[in-house]
Amino acid sequence: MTSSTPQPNLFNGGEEPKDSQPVPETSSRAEKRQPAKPVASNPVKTPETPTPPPAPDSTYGASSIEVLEGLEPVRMRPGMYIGGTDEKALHHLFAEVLDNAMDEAVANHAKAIWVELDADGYVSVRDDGRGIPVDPHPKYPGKSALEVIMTVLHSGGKFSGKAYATSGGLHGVGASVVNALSERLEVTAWRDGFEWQQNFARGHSLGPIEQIQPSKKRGTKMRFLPDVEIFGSTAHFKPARLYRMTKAKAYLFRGVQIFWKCATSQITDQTPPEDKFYFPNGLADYLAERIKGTEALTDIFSGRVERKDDAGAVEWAVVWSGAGFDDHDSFVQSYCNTIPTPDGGTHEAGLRAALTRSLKTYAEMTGDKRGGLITAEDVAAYAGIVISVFIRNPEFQGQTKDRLSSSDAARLVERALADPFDHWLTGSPKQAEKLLQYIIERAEERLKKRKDKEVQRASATRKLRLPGKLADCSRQDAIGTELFIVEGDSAGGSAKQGRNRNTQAILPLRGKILNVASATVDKLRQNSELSDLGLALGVQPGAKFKEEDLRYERIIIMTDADVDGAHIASLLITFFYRTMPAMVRNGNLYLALPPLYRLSHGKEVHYAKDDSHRAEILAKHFKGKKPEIGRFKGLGEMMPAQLKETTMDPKTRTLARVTLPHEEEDIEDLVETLMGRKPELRYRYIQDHAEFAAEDLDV
Ligand SMILES: Nc1ncnc2c1ncn2[C@@H]1O[C@H](COP(=O)(O)OP(=O)(O)OP(=O)(O)O)[C@@H](O)[C@H]1O
Repeated sequence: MTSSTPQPNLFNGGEEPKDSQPVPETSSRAEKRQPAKPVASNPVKTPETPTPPPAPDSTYGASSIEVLEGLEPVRMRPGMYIGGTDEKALHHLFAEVLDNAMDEAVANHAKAIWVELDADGYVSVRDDGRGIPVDPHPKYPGKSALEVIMTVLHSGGKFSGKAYATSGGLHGVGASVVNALSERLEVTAWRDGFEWQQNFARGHSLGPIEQIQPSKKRGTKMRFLPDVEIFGSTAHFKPARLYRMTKAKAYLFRGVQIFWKCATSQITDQTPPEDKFYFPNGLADYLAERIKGTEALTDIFSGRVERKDDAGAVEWAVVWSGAGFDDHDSFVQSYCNTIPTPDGGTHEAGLRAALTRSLKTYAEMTGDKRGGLITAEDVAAYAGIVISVFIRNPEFQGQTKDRLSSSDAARLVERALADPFDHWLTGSPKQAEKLLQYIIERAEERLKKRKDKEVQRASATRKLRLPGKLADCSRQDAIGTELFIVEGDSAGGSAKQGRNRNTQAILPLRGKILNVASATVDKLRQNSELSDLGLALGVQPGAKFKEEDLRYERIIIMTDADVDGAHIASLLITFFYRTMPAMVRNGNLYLALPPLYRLSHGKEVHYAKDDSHRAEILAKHFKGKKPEIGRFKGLGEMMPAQLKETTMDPKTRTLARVTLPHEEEDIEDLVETLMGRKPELRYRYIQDHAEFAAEDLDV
């Protein structure tokens, strides 16, 4: 599960606070409530006495309010900082350290980086940049700047843009988070004519910074071993994964050479023990290697534009293939300040817009009227795209920076690509013509499919018996339509009012559905909630699911952002996985991501999806202010307009797509373990994976 999927609120163990219990009356209170006068034989009804206020809870006072000091919060809640404690999170530690070295390179202070995985499991990253400052920090007497960087959250040189222009680092927490989550971490800095060293364990320094020896070298080295207490005793760095991450970085900045070394005892696969990465043609080199062996329809269109006004830089490489790449029809890889953004964002949108506009203009120029049919979807359908932007003050979603949200990135990319792509098209008319015809064919194919579906859905709708609870959408064609499966009737009511009637249908579910993984076939057949669900999706009772029957393009599970909601969502995912796996495999199933908090101050309102997002918003939008913070108890509590804005409207919401890992046997085992009938399997799994059990579902 991605870090953005609905998760229990970790701060209170996922539990809503219990309502206070009525307090038993004490005798003295009971006495006071006696009527003052003797009761008359025909008593007049006196107004009801209000329930006494709950007695003060003497155990809940100032002493119950804990303040986590230093790096303690990171060790208590690692998920907030690195998205979990699984293998991905473990390797994220390495990414944080490598990103710091890359930032030195991108700022033109370092030319080389050395990455080493040692025999004892430590990984080290060294650069020949300026070296972390070691002089005493003015705000923390007795501590070097290096120690402050390593032990104080939100300390760093990347806030003002003076020491770094376009950096991947933003929040000033990466190095201290790695330190907090490492059993041991050693920092060496070479600067001011000396070699300096300071060592740490689990976020604490093991002694003051030491001047080791005079040295003419420059740079920084961080060597660390992730903490078994956090990641478990079997967790360790995977050479192939580190190698891939390291190599990918080198493509992103042509001004850097990266040297790779790995102790042979660590190598369990094809990873080479030594390598050097240097790619003078940057992303074009990467794309050429990535598509080696596939039949390309066009040459690679690549380039780099640096804005003179210091507003940033863009580098890209795009190629179209007639037959798709490996097992994918298309792919997009995007980066901002060398940080991968797997969930895309504004830079990707800007690129698609630029390519589409130029192709349409080219079609117009050559008199091809069908150019009007082309959409960004057709342009990207059989393309391999790599895009990297360098901008000041980028805005991401979350500390793991998976999606770029800066709107200036879209403008920057769109402007940067417009002229070069126009020139590329007019520069080789034969190739441009081939590409244009190919993309127009894709557009026509898309429209034909849409028509076919329109007919199918119209006739299917006429024949189908639909469940009474379903508020269907009015569009006949399945393309562009969505079914929201909503927890509870009251949330269903808000959703009905907040939806777009044309494209969004609502099906409210009452409570938890039957657990498909442990129910008998007979029980399944008799279950009306499940057969309603099947009917709404287009599956006739007793019939097997066929992909073309699907009545909506997206099926969106919308449950409360709490433990119960997560449970209902997992039951539904299991149901879909078991009864219509093709639908899940095709990527039609999504999770809505309702916010957990509303933060407001005057007219400024922001919504946060979880605690880390809340902390981010507080730091970014409400510095020095005291906003009102409300926690939504459930979807039903939201006003229809709020639900629309935060969770349903495609322009403003975020959805998480449910995906399946490649090895189907793994997921079959996992479903059986988590949802099946044997509690002992589940118990063992939970013991092994603690609170992040759901992550392996790769949702
Ligand atoms: N290899 C390095 N060379 C020079 N300075 C460094 C290096 N690594 C870290 N620093 C300094 O330490 C500061 C803190 O680093 P840290 O990784 O904690 O945060 P960040 O990179 O500023 O932001 P983020 O938390 O988003 O990664 C950096 O801003 C930089 O000033």
